[in-house]
Amino acid sequence: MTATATRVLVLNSGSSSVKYQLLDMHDGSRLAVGLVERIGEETSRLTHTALTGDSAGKRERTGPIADHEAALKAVAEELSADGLGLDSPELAAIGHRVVHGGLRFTEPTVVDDEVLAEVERLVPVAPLHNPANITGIRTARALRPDLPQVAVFDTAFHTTMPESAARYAIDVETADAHRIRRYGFHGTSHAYVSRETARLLGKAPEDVNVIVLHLGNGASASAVRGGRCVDTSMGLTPLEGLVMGTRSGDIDPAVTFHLQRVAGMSTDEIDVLLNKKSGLVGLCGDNDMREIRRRIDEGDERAQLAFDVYIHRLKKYIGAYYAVLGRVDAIAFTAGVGENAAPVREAAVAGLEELGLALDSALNDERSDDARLISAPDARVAVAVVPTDEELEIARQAFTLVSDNSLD
Ligand SMILES: Nc1ncnc2c1ncn2[C@@H]1O[C@H](COP(=O)(O)OP(=O)(O)O)[C@@H](O)[C@H]1O
Ligand SMILES: CC(=O)OP(=O)(O)O
Ligand SMILES: [Mg+2]
Repeated sequence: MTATATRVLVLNSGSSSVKYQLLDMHDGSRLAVGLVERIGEETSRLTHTALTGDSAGKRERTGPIADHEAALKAVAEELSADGLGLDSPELAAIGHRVVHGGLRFTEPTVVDDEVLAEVERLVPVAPLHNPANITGIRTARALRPDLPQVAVFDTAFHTTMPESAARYAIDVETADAHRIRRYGFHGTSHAYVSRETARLLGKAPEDVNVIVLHLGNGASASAVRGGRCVDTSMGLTPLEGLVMGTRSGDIDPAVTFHLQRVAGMSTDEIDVLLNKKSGLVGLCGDNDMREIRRRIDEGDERAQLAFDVYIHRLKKYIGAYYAVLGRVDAIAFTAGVGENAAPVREAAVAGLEELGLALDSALNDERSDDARLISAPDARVAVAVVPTDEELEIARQAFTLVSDNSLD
């Protein structure tokens, strides 16, 4: 790495989307951001925003983008058009969000063939995510074989969980033979948001206990004691826990035997049912909280039911993690729903005054992109909205790793 190489391109490849940011770690500024949506459909869309130079501004491309490889090539073209192409000598690394790192990857890791093989081995436990992450890494490596590709794992932050939280109460030999345990996901977000929450309170992360509610399309809760994760709602895979856009979250595992024995469904059919046809979409046909709120305002009962089930589960996790932590300093809402849906935040903490939780409804309704407190001034527990920034966190970790390596 040359001394002038201070830029990091971050790729967050999801099952049907790629979010990306080009950052300059010299000052943490963003040079370009974008999103490729609906990959594999006829109506794919690439939204690219250059934040610097003559071509600064937003551009959009629509039309079919067949797969993640095509998506990344389109992203590379957009960056080149701004003079920010992948051939730039200023690029120090490409950082990749990798969802499942198993127990092995507890730190950001420079990807080589052996690392890639291990990420591939974990595909069965992150079938919606790891394949896209792998394609992202392979495509980026083909475009810039000389650059370090750094994987930052969703599971890493959760590796501090005590055995009592990570272990499922099933036969120990079977669990160990198949590495079945709670891994947890969205860790980069939980780490970033819990730290930012401490900062908002004017305290050191070591002195603060936080419940983080990451409510995006995928959703998870975590209990963070003094900066370390002690429990989280996702498990072996990102299916467990909260009600999500298309995933069921917690169910009685016997539902799966029942569907096999009584409804004659195959394992793959049940997998699709629970991962893609459940959650909000299964309950009411929509997975977007904006649409659900709109339907509720029109008196739609299915949308109301979906909302109520979503909130009930969320409340249960707030209560559970309150008990796990014993003392809670703050609850932080983050990601698409957590940052934007005031009615979700209001309903999730309603009736929890005895736990020291109360919102200031004017603050809760205010729109802002900044981290902020929304609790009533006399409430014992702070309630915060903290925009997550997985890309910045991935860039920081990737840059730190390659900078340290270059000093060796
Ligand atoms: N203004 C808004 N009001 C309510 N919900 C919103 C709003 N904007 C986004 N969302 C919700 O956020 C979700 C996407 O969250 P995001 O964190 O971007 O998810 P992911 O990273 O999993 O794709 C959408 O599906 C939608 O439900
Ligand atoms: C792990 C996970 O659920 O990620 P996402 O929310 O991006 O789907
Ligand atoms: Mg997300």
